[in-house]
Formats: sequence, structure tokens, C-alpha cells
Amino acid sequence: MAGKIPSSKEFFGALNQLCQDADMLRGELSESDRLSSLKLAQKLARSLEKPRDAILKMSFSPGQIVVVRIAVDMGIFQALTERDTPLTLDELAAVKNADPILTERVLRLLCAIGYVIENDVRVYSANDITREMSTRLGSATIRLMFDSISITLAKLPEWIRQMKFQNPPGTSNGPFQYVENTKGGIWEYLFTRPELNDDFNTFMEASSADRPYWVNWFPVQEQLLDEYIGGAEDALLVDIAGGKGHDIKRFHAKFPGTPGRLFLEDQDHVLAEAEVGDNIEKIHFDLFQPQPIKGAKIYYMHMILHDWSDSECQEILHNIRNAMTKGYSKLIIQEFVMPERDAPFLASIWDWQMLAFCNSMERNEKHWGRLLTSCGFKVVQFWPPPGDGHYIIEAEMI
Ligand SMILES: C[S@@+](CC[C@H](N)C(=O)[O-])C[C@H]1O[C@@H](n2cnc3c(N)ncnc32)[C@H](O)[C@@H]1O
Repeated sequence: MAGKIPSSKEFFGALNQLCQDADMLRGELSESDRLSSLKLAQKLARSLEKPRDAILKMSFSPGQIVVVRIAVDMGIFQALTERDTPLTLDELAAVKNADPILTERVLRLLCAIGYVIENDVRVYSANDITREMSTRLGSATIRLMFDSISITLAKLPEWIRQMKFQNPPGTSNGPFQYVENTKGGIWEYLFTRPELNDDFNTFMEASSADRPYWVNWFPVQEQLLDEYIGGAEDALLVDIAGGKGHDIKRFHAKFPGTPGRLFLEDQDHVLAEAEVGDNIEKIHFDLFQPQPIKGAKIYYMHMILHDWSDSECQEILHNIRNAMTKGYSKLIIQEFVMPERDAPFLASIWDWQMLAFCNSMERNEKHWGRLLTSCGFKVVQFWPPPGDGHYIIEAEMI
């Protein structure tokens, strides 16, 4: 039997109460409860939104990142975060000697999308998004997405039409090569653009920063460390193409006393930016050359295989397999595993980034199983994360 239809007054009251509850529960909910609540809240917003209005907002959405990008350049997030009292429009305009009329146009939209609080007429203060935008991670993410990624994305429909709507075949000649008029891949391109490369590496750090870190939910001790038979001079973990080392640093922070050496492998120009301290050894390395560290307990790869087509992944995996010790070494892959239905937003949108920039894709369980088996591995277990982040795919040599 359908419930009683609430009056508008009852409905507003319930919504107000829910908003207050959500504020109080912030930080108390488990990651999966937080995501389930968010999904319900989005469903509620969707049921209140008129379809044409939803489409209008989607059509205008590129304008949002444009204005946020301008606000980064104008130092607005930084200025609001540095002062813990509200700032006036004139004070914010003065940061870059900007025209107050232009500054007000920027701030109007920032308030409308919840990036800044409007305390009074032309008086503003910071909220948690403002503060995050003032960090290295926040500003690098917006710069990278707008200055570079959005250019390729804007041409993606044209490229897909030219491909007659076929899924890209992998390896070279994808949308990125089409837009940049190059034969090289994204990694060669980043090498030639140091500021962009820096933003990219910072973005990688940011993209996992808000999700529970794998060593805090995967049973590292039981599945990996208890089986370690080496001493202090032997290899415990190799972080393959680990970027600036944010993952391996967190591994070391969680297990500081564990014996065994830790290796961070990547391209030279990336390693040059990695500040990892004395306990982590940096090794120049190429995914398509033999793996130099033999017989380690853990070969760990985070967001690497999704950058490459199946045939390239097979080369990478063969190189790792040849360095592993059968019955002892483990391959730990940290990636999205696409569900058969109800794919979350984050994994689905990453899949499109992979299509645009790497001519690759996010894979489902069957695809991962097939790929790993074709290279002489078997999946021990797919470990889902709490929330919408990356799985751990635990694999070993057949
Ligand atoms: C998507 S990032 C992932 C970085 C890190 N694992 C993380 O999760 O943040 C891909 C990494 O692969 C590295 N890479 C790309 N091509 C490579 C190659 N041929 N050999 C070694 N590393 C490579 C890049 O420099 C970059 O750090």
C-alpha cells in the first residue's frame, strides 16, 4: 500500500532534518554507507529536477571548469583559505589586481556551485572545497583536466564518428594522437611538457587520496608478509611504474619494521621528482624491458595495465613473470574491475579517459582473468575495496 503523501511543509521539514543529520554524520559513516547515502541523495535530486533543466545544466557544465580554472589563476581559493575571516570582493580582486566586475562574475558562479560561501553581499569565505582547491592536489587536478585533457575530449565525438563507432583497436593512433597530430603516446608527450607532467603526477596522487588506502583494508600481513622468507637484503616489494612514489611511501609508513628492500621503478624524469627518503630505492626502468629485480615477494602495479592495450599488457606481464619465483612471488594489481551492471560513475568516467588518452580501457573480471591467464598467471582472488575505488587483483604464476 502506498504511504501517505506528505504535505510540502512536512517534505521541507524532513529534507531540512536530513541535511542537518548529514552534517552531523560527516566523517562518521563508513565509506560504503557514505556512498550509498550519496547515491540516494542523488536519486532525490534527480526526482526533483525537471528533465529539460537537467539537460540544460549538462550543456552548461563545461563552463564550470572554465570558471574554476580562472579562479585558480586569480588566487581566489588561496586567498580565502589563508584568511579565516571573510573577505570582501575588493580584497579578492586585489590579489591579482583584477577588475572587481570580472571578479564578481567569477565568485557568483563559484558560490552557485558550492565552491565558496557567500556570507553577505560581496563578502565571501572558504568552505572545505575552497580549502581543497587551495592545495597542490586540487589546483593540479583542475589545471591538468582543463589545460590538456579537455582539448582531446572536445574532439572525441569527431574521432569516434570517423572510426564509424567502432571500439578503438588499441596501441597507437587513438584520439590523443589525432588531436595532437603525433605518433607518440601520452607518456612521450608528458616528457616534453614538464609542468604538465608535474600536474599529471600530482593528479595521480590526488585521484586516490580520498579513498581508503589498500594496505588499510587488504590483509597485507596474512596474504603477503607472513609468507616473506627473505632477509633485510632481499626484495620485499617492487612498485612497478610507481610514479613519484606516493603508494610505496604509504606502504613503508604502514609497515616500517618489515625486513626486505623496497623498490620504486619508473622513467628517469619521473623518478627525479620523487622524494621517497633513504628506505626506498629508485630504479630507472622500462615496462617493455626485462624486470631488473628478481625473486621479490610482491610485484605491485597501481593503475598501469589500464594504460595499455591487451597486447602491450601481455608484454609487460611477461617481463614481470620472468623475474618472479614460482610458488613464492605474488603479483598485486590495483585497478578498477568493472561490474557487469550498475557500474559506478568514477570507474565509468575513467574508462573514457583511458579510451581518449591511451587507447585502452577499464576491464571487467572476465577480461582480467583472460588477460592474466594468457600470460601464465592465475587470479587468486579479486578483492573489492570498501567504496568505489580500485580493487586488488591478487595473482600468482601458474
Ligand atoms: C597512470 S601513472 C600511475 C603511477 C602510479 N602507479 C600511481 O598509481 O599513481 C602511469 C605511470 O607509468 C609510467 N610509465 C609510462 N610508460 C612507462 C614505461 N615505458 N616504462 C616505465 N614506466 C612508464 C609513467 O611515468 C607513470 O608514472
